[in-house]
Amino acid sequence: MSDTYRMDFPVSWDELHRNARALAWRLSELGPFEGIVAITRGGLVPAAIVARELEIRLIDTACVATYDKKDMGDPSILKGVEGAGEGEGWLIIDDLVDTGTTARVVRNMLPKAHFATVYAKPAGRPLVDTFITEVSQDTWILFPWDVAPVYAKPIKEMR
Ligand SMILES: O=P(O)(O)OC[C@H]1O[C@H](OP(=O)(O)OP(=O)(O)O)[C@H](O)[C@@H]1O
Ligand SMILES: Nc1nc2[nH]cnc2c(=O)[nH]1
Ligand SMILES: [Mg+2]
Repeated sequence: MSDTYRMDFPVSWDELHRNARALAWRLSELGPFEGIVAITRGGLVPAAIVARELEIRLIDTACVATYDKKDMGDPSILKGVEGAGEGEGWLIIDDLVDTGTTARVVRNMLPKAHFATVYAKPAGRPLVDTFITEVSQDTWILFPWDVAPVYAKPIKEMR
């Protein structure tokens, strides 16, 4: 298991919705955009929220897998994008940039697109055109789709 991450940063659905909306506000000043390329799977939910706010209905996916849980591997491109040329006028959306590896791969596919994420860590920041919240490099962002409510033992029982 990776020892890169020292703490978790849990994000609720409400918080994610609020941050994705804030991202849409920023992007609304920069558009209009012809369409969105969502980087699966993490970019799907933020892309849906931004698409709703910016009234964009043309949505494609770039399917890239770089991590197995918290372990980073080589990025695997499962599907690229056709029909967006070099990406001029297109918006690429992902949930976050960490090392920037995934962003670099998709930027190579669509070098003229605008790259936006909800969260950014310092190493990935230079790869992103617009983001909302910065999180430290040693933090693992825990998304609501990766967690389930479980019983928490009373503190007294844990001492
Ligand atoms: O900047 P990087 O170091 O490349 O990390 C960021 C990428 O890692 C996660 O995807 P992951 O590969 O876990 O796939 P998933 O979106 O399907 O969960 C996340 O959704 C980003 O796409
Ligand atoms: N969920 C999640 N996926 C990641 N992939 C790379 N970094 C992260 C992170 O902090 N959280
Ligand atoms: Mg991803």
